Amino acid sequence: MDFRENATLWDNFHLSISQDELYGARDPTVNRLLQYMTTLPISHISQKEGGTQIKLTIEFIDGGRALFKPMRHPREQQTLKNQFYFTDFERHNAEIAAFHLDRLLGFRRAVPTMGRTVNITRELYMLAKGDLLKTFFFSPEKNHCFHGKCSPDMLEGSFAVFLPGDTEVPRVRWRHPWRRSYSRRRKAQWEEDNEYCKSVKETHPYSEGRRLLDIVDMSILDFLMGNMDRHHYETIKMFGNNSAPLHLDHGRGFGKAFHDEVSILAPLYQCCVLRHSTLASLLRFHTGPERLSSAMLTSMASDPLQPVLWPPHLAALDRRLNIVLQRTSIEEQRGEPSQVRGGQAAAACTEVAARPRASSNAGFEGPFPQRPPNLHLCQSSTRQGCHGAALPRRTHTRAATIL
Ligand SMILES: Nc1ncnc2c1ncn2[C@@H]1O[C@H](COP(=O)(O)OP(=O)(O)OP(=O)(O)O)[C@@H](O)[C@H]1O
Ligand SMILES: [Mn+2]
Repeated sequence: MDFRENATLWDNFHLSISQDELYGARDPTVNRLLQYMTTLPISHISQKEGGTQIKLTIEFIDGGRALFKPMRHPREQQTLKNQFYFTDFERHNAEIAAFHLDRLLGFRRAVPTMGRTVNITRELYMLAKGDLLKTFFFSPEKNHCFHGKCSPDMLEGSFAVFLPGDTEVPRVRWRHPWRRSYSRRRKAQWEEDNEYCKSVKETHPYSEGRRLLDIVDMSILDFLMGNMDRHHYETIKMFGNNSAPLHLDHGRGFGKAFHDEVSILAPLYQCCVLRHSTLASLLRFHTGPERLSSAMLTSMASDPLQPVLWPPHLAALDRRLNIVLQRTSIEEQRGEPSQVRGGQAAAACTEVAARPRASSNAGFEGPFPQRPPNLHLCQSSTRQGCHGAALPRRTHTRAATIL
């Protein structure tokens, strides 16, 4: 393989990053880069500071870089019942699956990520220096160990293509408005206040432009994979406030395959807004012919660590997609809103024709295969927004908007 020829793939990826997305829908660079990374020799490794779990910055022989998160647990290991979302272990396969899910939903805001097996001795230990070197030890069998995993076993990990350096292309870090409390006792305001979105909508940068719709998109992505760990998000500074947030850090997704954490959808059911192109993607997987689970399987089939997901997580995707549509009530008019688990009432909806608005949709206009004759949009018979009340059929107080 000629590394000089391929070296431009890294540049191509960086050059493709725009205000609206990290890469284009039809850009072949991402797949090529992922394929290329599967065998590319590693030349340097160092520990990446920050965060709670071990991650390495990987440098390849052509100068390309990736963020490596090692496998900690087998795929089928579920989040423990008494584990809080913020103490849950991270999963390398969740990082890989999240990239594919984000891409299939048409967001293209997650960093291209693939899985690869590395040889602990040859590809990590031999390249480690300083403090990182001290984290290696020998097992009684005289095998090299790295964070609990010992060679000669190979170590699986996720490799996420590096974004441009933070000094050349600075990013802005934002506190997520629907951040959880990260306390074992306290609840966040949004969990108790049905009017919460009203104040968010009045606050910069959610009061104008695309950002609130992006937060709703992110909540749908997170709900589908069960990720409750969205405390902050980042944007690229030079693109300004009307740019797409990056979908980073999905290590805590795909933890519980048999529980659907509907509260992750709070931005959707409390604000009652949804981007038209997102709705189109969801409907496409809902009406078929291909379900989300099967599209995910196909997309992830080329990953060296396939099968990336434990099958119950695939089934969960289809089940949760229906739940998202029920929350938006796109599916069909139902008399009663279904109850959200945990006693919270769901968003209720009424019939409104969809009016796609190009302006707020710029750059994310997906194909809309078959516009449903009537979209049932989220609304409430109380004055509490879409959230919090059991509603009679066809009330018309406030219709949430598909933008
Ligand atoms: N592909 C990437 N390229 C460059 N920087 C990245 C990339 N992915 C993540 N980062 C940076 O590294 C930081 C840590 O990554 P990440 O959040 O995935 O790790 P973490 O251990 O889960 O952190 P935390 O415990 O803070 O949630 C991120 O805030 C981000 O700024
Ligand atoms: Mn994290």
